[in-house]
Amino acid sequence: MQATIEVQELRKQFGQTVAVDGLSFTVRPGQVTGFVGPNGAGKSTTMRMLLGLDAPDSGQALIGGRRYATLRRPLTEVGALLDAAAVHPSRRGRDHLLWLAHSHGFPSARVDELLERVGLASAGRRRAGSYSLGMRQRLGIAAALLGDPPVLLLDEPVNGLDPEGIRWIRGFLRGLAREGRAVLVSSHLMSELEDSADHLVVVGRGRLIADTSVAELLASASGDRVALRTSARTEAMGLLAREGATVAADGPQSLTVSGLPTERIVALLTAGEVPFSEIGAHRATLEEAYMELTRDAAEFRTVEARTDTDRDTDTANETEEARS
Ligand SMILES: Nc1ncnc2c1ncn2[C@@H]1O[C@H](COP(=O)(O)OP(=O)(O)OP(=O)(O)O)[C@@H](O)[C@H]1O
Repeated sequence: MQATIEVQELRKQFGQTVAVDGLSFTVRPGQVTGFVGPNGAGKSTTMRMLLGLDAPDSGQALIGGRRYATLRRPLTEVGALLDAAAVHPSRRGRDHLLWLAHSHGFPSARVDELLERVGLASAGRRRAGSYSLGMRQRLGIAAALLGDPPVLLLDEPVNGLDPEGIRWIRGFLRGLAREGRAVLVSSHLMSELEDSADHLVVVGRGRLIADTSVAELLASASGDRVALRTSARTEAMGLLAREGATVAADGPQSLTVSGLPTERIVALLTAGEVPFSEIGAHRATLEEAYMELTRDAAEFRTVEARTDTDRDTDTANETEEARS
């Protein structure tokens, strides 16, 4: 089987809500692909359609070129973590996996091997009800890996993890991709995918906003900007702006400058006797790149995400209308 996930012109509506709206993308083997978008963007619905749990209104959701319902041995073809809480609390972690393993003819040794691999070897005989969210995520990942599938779908696996858990899962996901698997990981926070995703599929309101490698996204967001530190921020901003640069203050002593090369900035500040240090090419963070990417996508903004400025403007407009 090819280790791929293909979504083609996928659409799903619940009543008046269009959850997925003509979405197309491909997840390739050997990579961690981040599936990013705010709450309600349609990520879980897309994953559910890939796993045959929701039926598309139109379009296709394929694992290794086939619909889930037609897979002969699903656990050996795709592993999924949709809801880490979906484990019976009185069942021991190891028993939960044994039940799943035996129902598919996998040996008990496979369960112990996986408990070891996800760091639950010593907790396997404890009841799942006593597990932290992080431990349940690990148990869910072990369940997804039981059949050694080439394709993995993980819905918000970082959610609720502590910093140690986040570090663990990032390394673990990279390891799964290095083994040649296609790994699709959803998150509503771009920062959660920092250091683990190679590729990103960004969605908003059920539609595709970007399908890009992380490296390309960061390079385009970093642009030709230069970052520097200065104890004379106002003077530096005025001087560089007069020379045609666009200058943004990132902090009390840090500026990001675009429109002028580093050498010219150094020459101008030196000639103007404006103190500065730590000057160099600006490297955008994934979060900055994400903000830039979604800035112009008006339909991407949710009602909750509206700023106070919007509300103030609306109120001002309403007051104006009331007056006239
Ligand atoms: N079974 C359902 N019935 C009605 N509406 C639904 C159903 N499932 C999802 N929706 C709606 O579809 C939209 C997309 O939801 P979905 O859960 O796929 O988004 P998401 O990107 O996974 O968000 P989250 O991070 O909150 O899970 C939302 O408006 C949601 O309320």
